[in-house]
Amino acid sequence: MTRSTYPVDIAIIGGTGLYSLPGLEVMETLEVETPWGAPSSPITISRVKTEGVYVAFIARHGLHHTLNPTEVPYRANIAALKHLGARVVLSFSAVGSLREELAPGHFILPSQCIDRTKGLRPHTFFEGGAIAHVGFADPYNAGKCVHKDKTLVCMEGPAFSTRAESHMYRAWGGDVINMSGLPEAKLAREAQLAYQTVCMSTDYDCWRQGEEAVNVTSVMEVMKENGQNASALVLVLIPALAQAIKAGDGGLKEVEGIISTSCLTPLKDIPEGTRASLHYLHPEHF
Ligand SMILES: CSC[C@H]1O[C@H](OP(=O)(O)O)[C@H](O)[C@@H]1O
Ligand SMILES: Nc1ncnc2[nH]cnc12
Repeated sequence: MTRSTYPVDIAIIGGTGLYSLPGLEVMETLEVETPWGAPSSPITISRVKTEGVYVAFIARHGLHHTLNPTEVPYRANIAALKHLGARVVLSFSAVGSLREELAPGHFILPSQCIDRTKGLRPHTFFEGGAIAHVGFADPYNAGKCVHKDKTLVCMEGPAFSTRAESHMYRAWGGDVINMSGLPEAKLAREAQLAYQTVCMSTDYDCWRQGEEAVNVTSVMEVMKENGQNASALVLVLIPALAQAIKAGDGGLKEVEGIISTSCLTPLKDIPEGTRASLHYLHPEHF
């Protein structure tokens, strides 16, 4: 069970094209093991001198992009960040746009999501004799942004959508699409972490008539610039997040303590192994 030498407050999960945070001074790099296995990458702990806060960073698909969206160890990632002390998670994701106005290069904060994953990814910490049902009606804990209150569709992948699917998601009210938004957001809620995904539009998927469909080359082309913008955005957001943590705002009031009202299984009836795993996540409760 790894601890950081530093008191971590904020966690950042980098997605496609964002494998490190160049603007931050790395203090240590941790190889972590959790009851749910090892996270996607070593976790770097960086100091933000001006704010006196420490930021943990994980590369979701591994440092060299070796994990596909189905293979990402979402539970280990969230559990490790929680165990290190994080209270707020900011996650970055390259997304396809399902709307004309969400052009490649734009950043979007979704407030809703539609789960189109296929049950292949472990998606809860509460199993094996400890059952909890957390509220997930409002999956994100956002602030303000140019494009907010949008709906993210999370598909299984790794192949991109067909044109028929892309049109269907638009008809459902989807605004952006990715492959790794879930179960990350659900697990963050179960870990009592305030969580927000920052979606970086890279393409128009394949719904536009007469236009070439999304492909990895075009995504990575746009991500070069998006990656730089994401790093800059992190530096701008850290003071606000640090402030929110101090004040107990930023969604913390909504998520901290929810396990005590969501867990149905009496402590005495939870098998010892399950309780030990959940203790890693919520030492105050299990
Ligand atoms: C290379 S495009 C598909 C890939 O990009 C997104 O990754 P992430 O969310 O980690 O930035 C999307 O979810 C897919 O995994
Ligand atoms: N069009 C798309 N579909 C799914 N995930 C994506 N990530 C980036 N673009 C995407």
